[in-house]
Amino acid sequence: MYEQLFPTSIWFLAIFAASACTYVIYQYVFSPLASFPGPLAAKFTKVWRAYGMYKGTWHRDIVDLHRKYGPVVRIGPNELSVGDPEAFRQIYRVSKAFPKGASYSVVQGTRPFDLANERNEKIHAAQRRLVARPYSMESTKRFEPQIDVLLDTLLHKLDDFAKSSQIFDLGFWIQLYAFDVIGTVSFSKPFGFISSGTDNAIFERIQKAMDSAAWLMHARWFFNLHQNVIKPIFGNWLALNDRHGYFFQFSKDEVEKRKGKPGKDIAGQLFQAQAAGGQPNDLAITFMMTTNVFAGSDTTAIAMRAIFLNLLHNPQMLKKLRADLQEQCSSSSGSIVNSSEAESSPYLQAVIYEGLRIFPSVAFVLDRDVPPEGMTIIGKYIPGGTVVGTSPWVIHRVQEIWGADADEFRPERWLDEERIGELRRFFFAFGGGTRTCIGRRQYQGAFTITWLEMEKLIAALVMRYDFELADDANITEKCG
Ligand code: HEM
Repeated sequence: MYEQLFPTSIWFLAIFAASACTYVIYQYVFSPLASFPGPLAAKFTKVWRAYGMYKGTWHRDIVDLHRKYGPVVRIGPNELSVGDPEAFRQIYRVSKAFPKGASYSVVQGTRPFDLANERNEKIHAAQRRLVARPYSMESTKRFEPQIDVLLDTLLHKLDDFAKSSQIFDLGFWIQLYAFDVIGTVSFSKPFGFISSGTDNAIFERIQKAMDSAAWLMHARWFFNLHQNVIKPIFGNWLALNDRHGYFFQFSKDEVEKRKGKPGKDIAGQLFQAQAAGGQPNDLAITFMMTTNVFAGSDTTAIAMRAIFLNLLHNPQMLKKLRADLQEQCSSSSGSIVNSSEAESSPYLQAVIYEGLRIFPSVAFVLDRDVPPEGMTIIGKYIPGGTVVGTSPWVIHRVQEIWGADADEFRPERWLDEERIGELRRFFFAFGGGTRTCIGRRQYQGAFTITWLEMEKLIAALVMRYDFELADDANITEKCG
């Protein structure tokens, strides 16, 4: 009888409208996250966050949102961005770590060995134990002579620009250097980018893959639809697939060429471990090398470019850095400063920390799942299963930690002996807890790959050249 009154389509519409209203009322009024402020659309749909990432301005937008809404912002129906220092320390603690959120599974795809994106903490811990040694401080020291060779080649190239006072894109050459360093430490073989002066369009490829990962991490349903339906019929439309396609193949070729040859590079050391104990297998080594190329080159290049840009905007700091380097690095021959001298320049160390604080290379919110027992943030209970996380851009600009000048590039803040311990606790450029970057800075004079390559490059360039920003310099910021 009801069907006679209204056609079936009207019934469908009515049921859809009632369900939508119930969902909206639930999210707005009854959800455990209802009391947290945030943009209206974010309360109802994950599309808001995916679009926010797609735009490429997330790094600035998320800071503005915290300035508008306060220390905790609702950025999805079940997701909170956290800028509260206490909650931050709980989320990224080392013991009983919060596991990575579901957004990482998009980047992991079907890879059984993916250190950066593995969500299971036990599997991650076992995999990290297998591969950690070649990334340690002791191993990294062995790479220094090879990095010196690369630096020497770079300086010869840049000398040509300097001699003719030619305007050039320093950022581009920094990228070439960062990629060649990864080739050298991974396979004892630079990719030849510095010597050829070209990247074979690989930067653009990585950037497109990163851009696409950034929004797809929050549109899993679309990613799965693409992988299972669209791709088999119409072919690949997503640049993210380059991570498992082009970059995996790139690394596989290098790993195959590398196998069976002696050498203390990372691949070589992993093969040695394999010979001794059967693990990691060839596939795991290839996955690790893909991560090196994908996660280790662009990140370091962004950091070094940001440091130079800030120095160029602050010529008095550039001058101070040069003076400090000249004093501390007197025994290094020519411009290539050895790492122990670079480590002893307090101002150089402060400049690097500050560059990574003010412009962290990784800008997205590092999602973690709240464990089943829940947690409390600013006095409010958050149930297990909620996704919480912090972006380095947010925690690095909290005035309660960094002071009223948190938005300014001021390396001197890292020279304050009384405050340095506290500042380092909130230094999040390399992530935190059990999932800190494997190529990161360690404390008390120890360094790993990324710090070594940065301090050597910055010291060499600052000691050898005078720089200034070109009048028509085209500086763009895009975050992926
Ligand atoms: C300035 C340079 C770098 C920055 C800013 C950086 C940043 C980060 C951040 C923020 C994370 C944690 C991501 C998360 O929790 O989701 C991470 C993890 C990681 N990074 Fe880096 N990274 C840098 C250089 C490198 C280099 C040079 C390598 C390799 C040679 C590398 C390899 C990795 C790996 C394998 C992980 C995953 C670690 C794990 O979960 O156990 N990164 N990095």
